[in-house]
Order: sequence, then structure tokens, then C-alpha cells
Amino acid sequence: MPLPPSTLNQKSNRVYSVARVYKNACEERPQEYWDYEQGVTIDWGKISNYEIINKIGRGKYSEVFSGRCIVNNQKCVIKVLKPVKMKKIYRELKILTNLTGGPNVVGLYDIVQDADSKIPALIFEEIKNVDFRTLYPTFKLPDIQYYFTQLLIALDYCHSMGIMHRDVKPQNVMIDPTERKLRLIDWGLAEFYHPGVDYNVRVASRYHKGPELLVNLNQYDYSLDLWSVGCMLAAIVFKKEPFFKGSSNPDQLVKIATVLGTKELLGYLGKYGLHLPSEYDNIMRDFTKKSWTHFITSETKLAVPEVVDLIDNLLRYDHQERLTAKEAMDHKFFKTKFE
Ligand SMILES: Nc1ncnc2c1ncn2[C@@H]1O[C@H](COP(=O)(O)OP(=O)(O)OP(=O)(O)O)[C@@H](O)[C@H]1O
Repeated sequence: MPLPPSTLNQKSNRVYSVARVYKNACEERPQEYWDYEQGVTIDWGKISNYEIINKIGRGKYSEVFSGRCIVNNQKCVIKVLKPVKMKKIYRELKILTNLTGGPNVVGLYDIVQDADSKIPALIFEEIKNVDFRTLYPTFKLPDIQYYFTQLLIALDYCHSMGIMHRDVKPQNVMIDPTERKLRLIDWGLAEFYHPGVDYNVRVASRYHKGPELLVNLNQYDYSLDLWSVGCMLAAIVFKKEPFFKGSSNPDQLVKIATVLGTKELLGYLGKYGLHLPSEYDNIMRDFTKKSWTHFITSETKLAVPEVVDLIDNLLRYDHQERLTAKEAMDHKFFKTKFE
């Protein structure tokens, strides 16, 4: 039976921005691929096949445990979702089942359900992650080339599948340096992209929020994830973690404007027929755009011209000007040999 029409791909009355790449990735696939509104069909596994070893994390939307599958004795990670709107749970499940098996996307082994609460738990491959605060300061340029290529491969893949991650940040990029393995995790805020649809701007974590989210530009797209990659890269290269450290959402845009300039911000808004929201009336000042050399010191040995140029092409106000994941992978930084 065909699915009823969905509200998920309903176009806005005024379409002012559309993704430069993969804009029809969802429309080209059957409605069942992207429509999580009517619920999703789940092939439930057996919860009794898994045992919890210990707690490894507590997020806003879940409790995460390391565990073991007693059938094959394989270690795993068990993410027990907190009771939130069913629609959000369906979305995460649909996106994960669509993406699992893709390059550098965390592998989903199973989906089980607590018999009493009916709350789902997701069973994932376990990555022996080293915390980014310990790992990133050890990176040399070839490590940055390698791991950022792996991250861009994951992003190009999910974008090609019509999905924006919307929460790219170091805490969601698991790296096992022994195996040189990188996996993009936490698809809880990810969403299907449909051209001309207005999206909720309350996504991503403050320090990695793109300008589009902070000025209420609802017709954003995959390019949001590339801003977050730019923030991660700038933090490592300029040894400033996080690179833009706002004390609130409005202050986040102020921090961005101190680097990219206020005139340039207004130019961005003008291009899409938007205005600076009133919450900025008393806090936005007239900042002059800074040159990237401003962040280079004797301590920032990683800040070679090639990587600075890559950062410059990712940290653009205008989401349509930012490099796509594929273009970023083709950037000269990744083709240069460093010791
Ligand atoms: N597959 C995995 N391997 C290793 N560690 C993991 C894995 N999945 C999750 N974790 C750990 O658990 C933490 C929380 O997981 P996740 O980000 O998926 O949950 P969340 O509730 O959506 O979190 P948040 O509210 O911070 O977005 C991660 O930051 C990570 O430290």
C-alpha cells in the first residue's frame, strides 16, 4: 500500500536556498527511505542476547554502556534512548538503518527493546576511542590529513544518501589511533534533506553551530556539517579549543563575527533576504574581518598555508560558498606531502 503524503518534504512558500549537491538524494529514493512519520518497521533483536558491562557516557538523549553480545562474545556499545518524542526515535532508527555499513559510519549491530518500558536500545560496534583533548594535541599534519579525510568520507557518504548529520563535533567523532579507525557516531539529530523545506535551527552543539542556525536561516543543508568540520580543524591547527567559544547562542555569532567580520555577516543575510534577529541589537558590534595570520604564533606549527586555505574555504558565512565534503577532500592540503 502506498504511504500517505508526508509533511516531511513540504516546501516553504519562499524557497531561497537549495543545496549545491545531492539536492534530490531523497526524492530519487522511495518514500519509505526517508519518511519516518508513520513509524518505521523494525526487525527487533533479543535484549537477552546482550549484557551491560559498565556505563561509558550519558548524553542529553541517552545513556550509553559498554556491553557484550553473549551469543558471539563480541564487545559492543549499548545506547539506551531516553523517552523522547517517538518521531525523533523513529528518525534516528531510520537514518541509522539507511547508513549502517557505509564508510566510517558507526556500525549498527542490532535494535532491541526493553520489555516493560518499550524503550529502544541501539547496539553498536565499539570503538576504542581516545578522548580528543588527549589525542588532538598529538596530531602532526599527516594525522590531520588522514583523519579529516576519513571524516569527510563519512560526510560525503551521508550527504550522498540525503542525510545531514547536524551535530558534528569532536565528541561525536570516535577515533581509535591504534587501528587508525574513525567512526562518525550520534545520528540523533540527523535529518533527511529535501530542497526548499524549512528546518529547525535548534540543532548542533553551540561551539559548532553554523551561522545559518544563529540567524534563523531555516533552509540550510548538508553544508552545515562542513562549517562544523571547519571549527574542528581550526581548533586543532590554531591550538584554540573550541575555536569559537560563545557563552550563549547569540554570543556564539558575536564570536564568529569578531573573526569573519560584521559587514560580511550583513552581506550574507542580505543575499538571502534576511535580517539580523533583534536579539543581536545590543550585542553585535562593527567588527572588522581578521586575517587568519592573526591566529598564527610560534606555537602553531601546524598552520601551514595549505591547511589555512582549507579552513578559509570551510569557515564561510555563506553556506553555499563553503566547500562540499567532496571538494574539501580534493583540496590541495590533502595532496601535499608533509613530514
Ligand atoms: N560506538 C561507540 N563506541 C565508543 N564510544 C561510544 C560509542 N557510541 C557512543 N559512545 C560514547 O557515548 C557518548 C554518548 O553517545 P551519543 O553521542 O551517541 O549519545 P547522545 O545521548 O546522543 O549524546 P549527546 O546528548 O551528547 O549528543 C559518546 O560521546 C561516546 O563517548
